[in-house]
Amino acid sequence: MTKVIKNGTIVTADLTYKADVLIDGGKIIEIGADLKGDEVIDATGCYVMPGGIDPHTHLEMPFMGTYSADDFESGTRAALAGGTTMVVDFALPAPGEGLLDALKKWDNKSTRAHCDYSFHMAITWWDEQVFNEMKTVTERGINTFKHFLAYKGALMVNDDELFASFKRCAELGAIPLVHAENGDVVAELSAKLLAEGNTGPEAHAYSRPSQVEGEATNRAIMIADMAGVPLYVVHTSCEEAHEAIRRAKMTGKRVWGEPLIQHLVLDESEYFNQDWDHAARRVMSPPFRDKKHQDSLWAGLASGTLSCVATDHCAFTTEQKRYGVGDFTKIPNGTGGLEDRLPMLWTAGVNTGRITMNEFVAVTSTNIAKILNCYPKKGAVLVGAEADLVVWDPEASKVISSGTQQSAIDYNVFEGKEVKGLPRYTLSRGVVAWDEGKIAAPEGHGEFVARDPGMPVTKALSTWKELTAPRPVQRSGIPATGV
Ligand SMILES: NC(=O)NCCC(=O)O
Ligand SMILES: [Zn+2]
Ligand SMILES: [Zn+2]
Repeated sequence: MTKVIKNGTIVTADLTYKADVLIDGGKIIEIGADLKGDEVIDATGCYVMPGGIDPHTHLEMPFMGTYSADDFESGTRAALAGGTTMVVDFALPAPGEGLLDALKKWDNKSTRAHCDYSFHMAITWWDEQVFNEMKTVTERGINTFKHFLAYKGALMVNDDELFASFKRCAELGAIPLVHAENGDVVAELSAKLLAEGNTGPEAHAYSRPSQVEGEATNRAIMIADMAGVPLYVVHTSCEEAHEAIRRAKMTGKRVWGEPLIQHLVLDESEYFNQDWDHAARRVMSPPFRDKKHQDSLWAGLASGTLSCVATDHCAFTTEQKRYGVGDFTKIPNGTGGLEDRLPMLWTAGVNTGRITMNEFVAVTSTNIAKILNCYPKKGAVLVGAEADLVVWDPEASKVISSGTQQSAIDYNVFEGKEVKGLPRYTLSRGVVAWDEGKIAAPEGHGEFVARDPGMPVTKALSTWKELTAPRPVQRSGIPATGV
């Protein structure tokens, strides 16, 4: 049975044009005028765009003594409701746990997904087993490995481990990701703040100034360069980190930065709210920053020095956040955003003229699919691509409210914000999965998206590094030793 999306305007990362889209067997089979299909999806007044890809989520993740509250069921429901058709979640081995054991857990959890998903693998410790299992992980279709430079005593890796893992990524043709905050400095600042009686959620922000992010971003970039591997920097939140990425790009290094929708639209004043719960609900790492940093991130998206917009969706209930009453270091770090990323970015970015519609598609979908190596299967409106599409109504609006959201938590960090621009339909491999306000794809509809290593950019960088590697100077004569 074929489906046709009629009367819409297609918006991709580089083109805007009127055409119908014909779908069969979960794929786009034709794009053109006056197409006919067994079922018609009306896109009058709407844009037809590639479904969003969120490259950074933590669903049902064990973290800080608890589990993030949205699992693959509620998390992917939230994704579809917001026009996102694929999430990339982090398989997270506990320190000492094998990568393949962690992967089994993520395989089990993800069977409940409503939309497609893929995994990054986290490197939380280092030895020969990890080194060996990284290869098996890439053979399973995971070509990205995440490293935490923060969370000392838990997930943090040291520079020697980072360098070893980056070199292994280079050998495997994989891309390392980094959470760039200096964990040693954060630990010391946190202890000092607590000792001085700074116990509230605002101290979380004091403990993680932008310098800790700028330093760690630059360090990770330089270590990646020495290891001969590209680098993807997650949740880039400040000018110092953006500056390091910009500088690296301008000197030919292959580095990508990923701002979060939260950092683009929410600022540090949230932490000074009189209500402890309000502030604690917004505790995440890196913390929200001031307008100067936000302007830098927006400029990065417009200029292309920053590449993707993610959510880092890692949602905790108010009850979970209260583990940290009296000690801000025990507030589980993380916020939600899966349902809100596209509407918020459209509202704050496209409707204001900060970015174009095509740039919107690039940073929410196409760039991500290209970097993670699943383009044009995902992230494209092209014949042969999977029909992961969003029919976007630029006139539809709503006020964000936890009362009507899909996420399992009891609040929303964007509560009360009005968004204009919403999905009318979200299609997942041709199935209408969000149908005018209702979830229509069943639990378990989502499939794993395998992503091979050896992308063109990793190959190009290896070639360049091999060509420019240090070599002994061939000398015609060598002086005798002095003895
Ligand atoms: N970002 C955050 O605060 N929580 C999720 C884990 C991480 O990405 O650091
Ligand atoms: Zn992180
Ligand atoms: Zn994260």
